[in-house]
Amino acid sequence: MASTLEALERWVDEVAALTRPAKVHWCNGSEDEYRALVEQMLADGTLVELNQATHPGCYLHRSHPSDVARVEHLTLVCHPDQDDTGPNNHWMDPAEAHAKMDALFDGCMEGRTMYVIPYCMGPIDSPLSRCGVEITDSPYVVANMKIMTRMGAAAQARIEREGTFVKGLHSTGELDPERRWIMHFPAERTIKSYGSGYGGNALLGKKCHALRIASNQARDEGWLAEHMLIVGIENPRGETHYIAAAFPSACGKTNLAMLIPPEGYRQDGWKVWTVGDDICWMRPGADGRLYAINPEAGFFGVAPGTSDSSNPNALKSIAHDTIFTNVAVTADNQPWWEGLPGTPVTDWQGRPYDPANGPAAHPNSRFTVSARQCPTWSPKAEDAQGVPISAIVFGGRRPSLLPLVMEARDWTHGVLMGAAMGSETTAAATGAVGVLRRDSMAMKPFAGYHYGDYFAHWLSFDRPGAKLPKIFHVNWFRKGKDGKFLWPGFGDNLRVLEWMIARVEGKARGVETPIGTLPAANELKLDGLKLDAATLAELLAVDRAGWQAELAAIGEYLDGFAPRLPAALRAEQRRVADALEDAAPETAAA
Ligand SMILES: Nc1nc2c(ncn2[C@@H]2O[C@H](COP(=O)(O)OP(=O)(O)OP(=O)(O)O)[C@@H](O)[C@H]2O)c(=O)[nH]1
Ligand SMILES: O=C([O-])CC(=O)C(=O)O
Ligand SMILES: [Mn+2]
Repeated sequence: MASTLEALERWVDEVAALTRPAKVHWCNGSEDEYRALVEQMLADGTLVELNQATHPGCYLHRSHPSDVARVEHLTLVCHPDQDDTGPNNHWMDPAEAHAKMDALFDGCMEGRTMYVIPYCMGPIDSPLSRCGVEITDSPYVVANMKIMTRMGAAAQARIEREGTFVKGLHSTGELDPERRWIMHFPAERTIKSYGSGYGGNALLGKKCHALRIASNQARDEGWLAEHMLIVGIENPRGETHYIAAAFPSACGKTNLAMLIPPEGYRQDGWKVWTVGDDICWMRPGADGRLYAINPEAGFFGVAPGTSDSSNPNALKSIAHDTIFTNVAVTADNQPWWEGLPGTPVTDWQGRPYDPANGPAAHPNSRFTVSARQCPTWSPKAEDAQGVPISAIVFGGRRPSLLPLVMEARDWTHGVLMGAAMGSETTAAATGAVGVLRRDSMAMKPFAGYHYGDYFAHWLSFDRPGAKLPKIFHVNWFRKGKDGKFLWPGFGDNLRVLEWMIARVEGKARGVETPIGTLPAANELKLDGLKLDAATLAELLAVDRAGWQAELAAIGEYLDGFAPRLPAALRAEQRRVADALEDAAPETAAA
């Protein structure tokens, strides 16, 4: 449609008139274009070449030390009506927000190149995919968008055909934390981001489009845009169940999506297929099941802790053609972070490594890599129809109370489990780390509208004809009195996923408790694990007094979303609280 191209060109002209770049470059997404950008960034120091013998095609980017994570206090959702934004987001009047941003963008690209990036979130031919155009003055952003999205000519052709796209405008500006804003205008399907070059703030296809704007599109169009990994679990009979799991930032999505089965499982023929590690878009199919796509084409993963023992698939993926951000470097110029063998000589800021300065790699240092480089990348990840979801999993970092796994009795109870999620904060956002906060569906920083409406949207999927996935809650992060994790986690999490699949297939009875169905102790396959009976009992115990306090806190938290809180959700919280009243003081599932 010529008119869409004209609208796009008109917008690009308007932005150029405001930002006044020396040049405008329309990205076609080719390898030659990527190479040229890399050469230019190597020449001006934006990228540093890593050891090309050990890590061909790998480069390091060091960001400004004040610009290493998402900035939630500077991230705004500007609905025309403040009420639509909800207490879960920061708000500014859209007219005021545009004026503030346009003043910052005024002349900000002088002497620089302005890049126009057409991109598609999701397989290029999928009806579930959605397109956008990001305008940026950062070649680092272009290179990352090339890896993380389907970027360039094909996306532009789809945009011209489809007639709509999300508009994203970005400039790194002066990297001044006082002049930094990430603003969203859901009603206009528009994003404006200024003053940060960091992933979640600057790669606008990711959190800004695929979660904050897309959650609004999803509500309007009847689907879900979620902060979830998607993983396929293939059993020895060759049947694959797909599971979508929402964990907050830096709480294990990439790890679960690339899980390596424990030895015994591998011998039996279990396989794991990676479909996505961060974002999931899903909608009901004709058969009533939910079908999911991963809108991304790459991984922007947490580096620290990634090792041959924790996540060998990630390590293999990033052996070549990877952009590293804020990692340390060894004497022979290999990328390094805490958790890898060897020693760093240069820290993430480029200083000689000195433990007195803290970790060598920034705790939120990241790798950007094409998903195709992952050894377990699922062929189904490119499927236009998406994959059918058998189970939805919620989970967070909870050092106490929350059991290893529990299953919701029905959809409404599952939505309550998601809404009630809590987790200790991590280095993925600026601010204190290790503080317990509610993070409903792992979407606290990403739900682009009022949480009360969002919960109602979730509940609305339970309708006649729906064949909804079962909902579970997991906690890999329970700690013992010695402060150590009780559960080994990582590959061994498959033992818990197997139980979920058995539940989905009607092959495990479980034990019903007031908080949900837990595995009977003999239903988890634990051979080859050093886990004593007492620890297992602790992982599966239901502490009634602790849960009564938790339910009261959940009720209070939910009330914060009144009057938009769905009555059904509050009633569900009361139902669980009442069930606890009637229960014995300690219900050990084991
Ligand atoms: N104890 C324990 N830690 C885990 C487990 N899985 C992941 N982690 C830790 O979680 C952190 C990072 O998790 P990732 O998988 O990279 O996080 P993510 O959820 O993909 O995060 P974002 O990309 O920020 O959305 C690291 O510190 C890991 O060591 C687990 O099963 N047990
Ligand atoms: O968006 C980012 O910068 C990285 C990420 O996945 C998150 O923080 O959840
Ligand atoms: Mn994330």
